[in-house]
Amino acid sequence: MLEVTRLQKIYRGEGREVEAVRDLTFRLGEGELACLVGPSGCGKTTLLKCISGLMAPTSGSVELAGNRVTGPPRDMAVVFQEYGRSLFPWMSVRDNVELPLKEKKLSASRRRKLVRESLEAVGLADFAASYPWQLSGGMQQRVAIARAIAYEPRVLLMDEPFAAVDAQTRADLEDLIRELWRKFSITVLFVTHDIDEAVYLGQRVLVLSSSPTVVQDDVAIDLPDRRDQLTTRALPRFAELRARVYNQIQNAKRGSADGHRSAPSAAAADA
Ligand SMILES: Nc1ncnc2c1ncn2[C@@H]1O[C@H](COP(=O)(O)OP(=O)(O)OP(=O)(O)O)[C@@H](O)[C@H]1O
Repeated sequence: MLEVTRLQKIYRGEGREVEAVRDLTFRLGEGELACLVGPSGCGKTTLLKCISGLMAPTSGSVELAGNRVTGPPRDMAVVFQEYGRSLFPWMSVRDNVELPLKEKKLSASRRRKLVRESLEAVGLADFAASYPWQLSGGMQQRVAIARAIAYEPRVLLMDEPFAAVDAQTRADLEDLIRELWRKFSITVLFVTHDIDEAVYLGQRVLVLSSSPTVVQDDVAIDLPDRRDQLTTRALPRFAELRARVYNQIQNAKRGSADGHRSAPSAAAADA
C-alpha cells in the first residue's frame, strides 16, 4: 500500500545543507499498523511530510497503491499533534469534520452520513453542534481523528498525535486507534516518541537512526492481536520487545550500526 524507496531529503539554504533523511526504504502492506520511533530530531517529521506529498524528496520515491506521490494524495489523511491548530475554532465539530469532504465533491447526503458515522466511531455523536474550544484536548483530538476517518483514507499518517494529552486520555485514544484500524481496515503509520506506545499499538515498529536517517531496525510485534492496557503491558513479551526497541534507539543515538538492517524479513525472523 505504501512504498518508500531510497528516500533522501537534503534541506538547502543560506549557504548550508542539512541532510535530514539519507536512505530510507520500507513498505507497508494493506491494512498494516506500523509505528515509527527514533531519537529526537532524527527526521520523522521530514519523512511524514515527504510521504504525505507536502514536500518533495531530494531523491528516492514514495508510492501509494502503486502511484507515485507528487502532492497530497486523495487516499491519505494526516493527524497532527497540535489538534488546537488543526481544527477551525469558528466551525462546529460537524463542520470541521465535513470540510475536507466538500473538496471531494461528495453529495450532501453522503457527507452527512460520513460525518455521523465517524463522530459515532470516536464517541462524539452528541457533540456535533459544539465548537472545538468547548471540548477537552482529548475530545478535540477525537474530532481530528473523526475528520481523518470520514475522509475514507486508505492510509492514515499520525504524527505524535497523543503527545499533548494526559496519560489517561492517551491510553483511551490508543485503544480507539486500534479499534478504528480494525473497524475500517485502514493502513496506519503512527509516529511516536513513546516506546511503550509504539509496542502497544503496532504490528511492527520501525526504528529510525539518528539524522541523516536510515531504518535501523524493523521489529515484528508478535503480541496477541486483542490488546488491553493492563494485561498486554504486563506480558513478559511486551517487556522483551520494549527492551529491544529501547536498545536500538540507544544504539541510534550513539550512531552505532549495531543491528542495522533495512529488510523487514530479517528483523521479523529474530523478533
Ligand atoms: N526546513 C528545514 N531547514 C533546514 N533543516 C531542517 C528543516 N526542517 C528540519 N531540518 C533538520 O532536519 C533534521 C530532522 O528534522 P525533523 O523535524 O524531521 O526531525 P524529527 O525527528 O521530526 O524531530 P523531533 O523528534 O524533534 O520531532 C534536523 O536536523 C532538523 O534540524
